[in-house]
Amino acid sequence: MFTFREMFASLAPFFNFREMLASLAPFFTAAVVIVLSPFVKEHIPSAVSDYLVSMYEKWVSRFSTPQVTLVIEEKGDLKVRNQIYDAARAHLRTLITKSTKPKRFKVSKVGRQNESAIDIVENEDVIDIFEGIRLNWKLDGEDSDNDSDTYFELSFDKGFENKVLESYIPGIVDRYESSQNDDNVAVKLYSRDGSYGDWSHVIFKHPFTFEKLAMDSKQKEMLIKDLNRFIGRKDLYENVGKAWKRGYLLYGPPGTGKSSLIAAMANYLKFNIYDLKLSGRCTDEDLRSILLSTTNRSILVIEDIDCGAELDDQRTESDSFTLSGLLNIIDGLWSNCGQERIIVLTTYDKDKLDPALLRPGRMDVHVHMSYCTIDGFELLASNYLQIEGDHHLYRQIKGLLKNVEVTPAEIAGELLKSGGTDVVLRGVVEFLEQRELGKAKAAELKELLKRADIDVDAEGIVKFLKQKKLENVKAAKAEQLLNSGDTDVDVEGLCQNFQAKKI
Ligand SMILES: Nc1ncnc2c1ncn2[C@@H]1O[C@H](COP(=O)(O)OP(=O)(O)OP(=O)(O)O)[C@@H](O)[C@H]1O
Repeated sequence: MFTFREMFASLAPFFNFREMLASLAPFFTAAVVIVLSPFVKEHIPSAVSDYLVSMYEKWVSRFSTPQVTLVIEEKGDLKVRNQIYDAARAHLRTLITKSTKPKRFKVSKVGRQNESAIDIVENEDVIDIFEGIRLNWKLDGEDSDNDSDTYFELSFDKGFENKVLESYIPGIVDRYESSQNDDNVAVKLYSRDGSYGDWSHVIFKHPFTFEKLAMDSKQKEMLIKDLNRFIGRKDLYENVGKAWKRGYLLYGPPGTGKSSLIAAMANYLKFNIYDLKLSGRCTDEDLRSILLSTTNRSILVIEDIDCGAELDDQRTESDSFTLSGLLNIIDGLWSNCGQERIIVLTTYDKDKLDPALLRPGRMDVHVHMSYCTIDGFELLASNYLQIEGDHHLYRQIKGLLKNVEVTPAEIAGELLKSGGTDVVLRGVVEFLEQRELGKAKAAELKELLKRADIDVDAEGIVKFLKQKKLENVKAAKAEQLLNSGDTDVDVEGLCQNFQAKKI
């Protein structure tokens, strides 16, 4: 014969007692509502109804364990992204994709993505079970105008705080971090809207690799070795107490492949790119939070560093960022947050930069991106036209390349034109010949200006354009235009103009 207790114990695995009680709760609630309804209240003494209510509350509290709720904000007090929030979001996406779906969830598919993506929605409970602990996640504040109001609430039974804080959450964060470092994970390109905007990202699909990059082969080899040494030196950086970061300065005219080199570095290392456009509205404070909101294993890129804003320390910190603010980002205290960080600055003319910025420890490696060399041309021709070995037009092209300055971007533009290999290469010859002609014309212009006793040369013209507050890059393009054979320069008119300006 079974006792009642034994019978109950044998049935226990099949019933969740608390759930059973939870399902009975509506009946008890109904009982209390009846007791408290005005009609019943009129007919039973208040002492009796109070007693029934307190009994009900006691009964309910016997079976319900107090809950603890953790709040995980998207952005903390420093207004920078909270990694636990990002990790939690990724965990919940995987959870609802792989296991039971909540009652409401989002589904979307963008562009050429192979599969549709599932995501959680606001105010919807998502249940996770970890080592028998029931964890209730809820997203809130996503519809708010202020994105620092978005947060997760994670509720669970009191008493499991340590387990959740010491095992569950760290596990989620670890999985998130290693998924970000996974070789198969696509590289992301982050950019920001305005100085206060948040980083938003797209999948970086730039197929550039070092093999495709036309640059001095020794320099390329040195760079790859340097990157390998950098990522393999975690212990060394730790032992000597240095931040695990490295700065690269890429300098050279527009179109010589600075952006392409950054793409090759990111694809090689599988590091995300943070593309920072510095504007005068960005303050030192902004720079600090920008740095804090980037993740490990990333490349922070500041292109055309000489054009973003006049860098000097005369400006006050509240106006816009200062040189010392930037130096702080690069090697000051703030740069010690995080690991495996690369900073890349690009410029047209490195002589324009403050020497303080170029010091080793700040910009550790300086890479000169030059005009197209003969080797560079051969590599581009092999990339674009799949020419292996020699071609009968190469001799002529190589001869012309020795005399003129053309960027790899210009050669790439020619090689992309339609037609068979011979037609395209003949196009390259014509292009280079025109450039050679342009060079002669520019020399002639210089000579005429000199003869007209105008103390200005080609560089002087560029200087004039700069005085007119044209940006450096634009001025470089103007210089290129003046040098190009396509420019039909009215030399006399130009002379008169300069005389009038008394340059
Ligand atoms: N060194 C190079 N090797 C191979 N392709 C190159 C190289 N330089 C330029 N290109 C080609 O020209 C295009 C433009 O070059 P890229 O934007 O990398 O130059 P850049 O120096 O960064 O120019 P800018 O300073 O104007 O941004 C590239 O997409 C690539 O196709």
